[in-house]
Amino acid sequence: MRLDQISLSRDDKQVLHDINMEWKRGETIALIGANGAGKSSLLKVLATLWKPSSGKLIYPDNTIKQWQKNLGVVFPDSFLYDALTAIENLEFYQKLYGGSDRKRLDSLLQAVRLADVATEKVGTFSKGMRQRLSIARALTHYPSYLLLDEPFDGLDVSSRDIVQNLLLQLKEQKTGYILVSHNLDDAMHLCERALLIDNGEITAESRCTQEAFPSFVEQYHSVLKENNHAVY
Ligand SMILES: Nc1ncnc2c1ncn2[C@@H]1O[C@H](COP(=O)(O)OP(=O)(O)OP(=O)(O)O)[C@@H](O)[C@H]1O
Repeated sequence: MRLDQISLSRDDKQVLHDINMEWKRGETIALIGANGAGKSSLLKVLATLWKPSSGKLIYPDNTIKQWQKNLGVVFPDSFLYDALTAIENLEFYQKLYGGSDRKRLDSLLQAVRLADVATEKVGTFSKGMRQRLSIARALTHYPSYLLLDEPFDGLDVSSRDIVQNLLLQLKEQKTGYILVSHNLDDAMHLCERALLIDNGEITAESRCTQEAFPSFVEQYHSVLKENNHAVY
């Protein structure tokens, strides 16, 4: 997937400015930036939920339909149905993509450690359980690309561990993802490359290696200082 000079305005405000980026199949990218920098907006453009005001999206197979089929999304509003059970939620989404592979759903529930509560209604689930189910939901159709908007937000240690391990497995299996996170350790350990977004522009990028990453972290900290955010 390639973005060529993408800009986006919402309510007369320019939210993204001339974004150029490439997301290779199987590549794992951390998207880092202060609050309001434009991370979620960029994910929404990639998810084809928001249409850019200018610029071009160049899809891997040249078709938007194929791109949408190949994409899984995990956004903070979890798109789960409280009145349905965990397995029913997954079945519902799998059907939307034309699939009916119960084995896949069972193995996803195992992977996110929800197999024991497969037949319980999602309305009774904790935030961590919902988040884990959202990730399973996003994977029902074997996407090659995954968008993850702060998937660790509000998770306790055990849910964090489960999600981290799942992402490491996906990375190994060459399922690419873009991970929005405020946690630089997550970026470093879970991603190959990091992009810094500031005021809607990509202002730095780095490999997530011990050698390269510290200078990226410094750049991020100076952005936070300029924006009067706490450095953490
Ligand atoms: N629907 C909208 N209408 C108008 N402005 C919006 C809309 N959504 C986002 N914005 C503005 O776009 C800018 C970028 O927001 P965005 O949510 O993409 O940032 P973010 O980096 O994901 O922030 P956070 O870390 O707080 O989630 C912000 O200034 C925000 O106020």
